[in-house]
Amino acid sequence: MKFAVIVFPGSNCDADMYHAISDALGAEAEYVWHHETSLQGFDGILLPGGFSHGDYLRSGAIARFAPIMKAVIEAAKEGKPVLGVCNGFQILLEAGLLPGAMKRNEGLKFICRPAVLTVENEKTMFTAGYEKGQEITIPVAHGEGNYECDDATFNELEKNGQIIFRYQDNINGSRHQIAGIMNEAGNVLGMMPHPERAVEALLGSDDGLALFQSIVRNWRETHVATT
Ligand SMILES: NC(=O)CC[C@H](N)C(=O)O
Repeated sequence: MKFAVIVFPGSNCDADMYHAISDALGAEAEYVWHHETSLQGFDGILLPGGFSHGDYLRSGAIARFAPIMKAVIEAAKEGKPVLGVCNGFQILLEAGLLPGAMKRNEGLKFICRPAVLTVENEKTMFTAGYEKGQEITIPVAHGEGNYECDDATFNELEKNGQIIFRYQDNINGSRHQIAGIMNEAGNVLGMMPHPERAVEALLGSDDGLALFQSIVRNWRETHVATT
């Protein structure tokens, strides 16, 4: 399985994502610059964290117009796994691949620390390696992670099992402590915490590794014929 790590001007977690995929997970990864227009040959798409275009206007608001985003939307429509972490999540929201929006953190401070998350839905291609209700420790690092959506959207997310991760403590003011959501089709996940920074014990936690392993396992089950 081959992953694309999309790089925007201002991305700063692209190398962490690349390391998580190629060294911790042992899969193939390649950087793809935002000016590219094709994602042919890639099986999974990763939008890493950072400050694309300096977070000007709103985080992700400029990046979503990057030439590569047409290909990201196309890949999402084709059912390929698309994971947006932190700024990647913000870009997915701005691109309309996920519902809702991000506000500045309650308290208006940048938060950078490990956070305990609860796995709300383990029946997805991203979370099959976890158990329902499992508590995992994944670092957060954001200033604009206060997830907001209207009542109708929230009810839909809840009803369809699209809320994937919740913060144990409401660290940033997010509606119902939402830390990560998925699209209805189940192949696009956005999350503010950084699983790529929690893939080996040396980093303080390896709780993020199962997320990447789940994606690969699902891909193998659906794409690799067994005899
Ligand atoms: N680590 C990141 O991706 C930072 C996300 C974003 N630019 C924010 O501060 O909200």
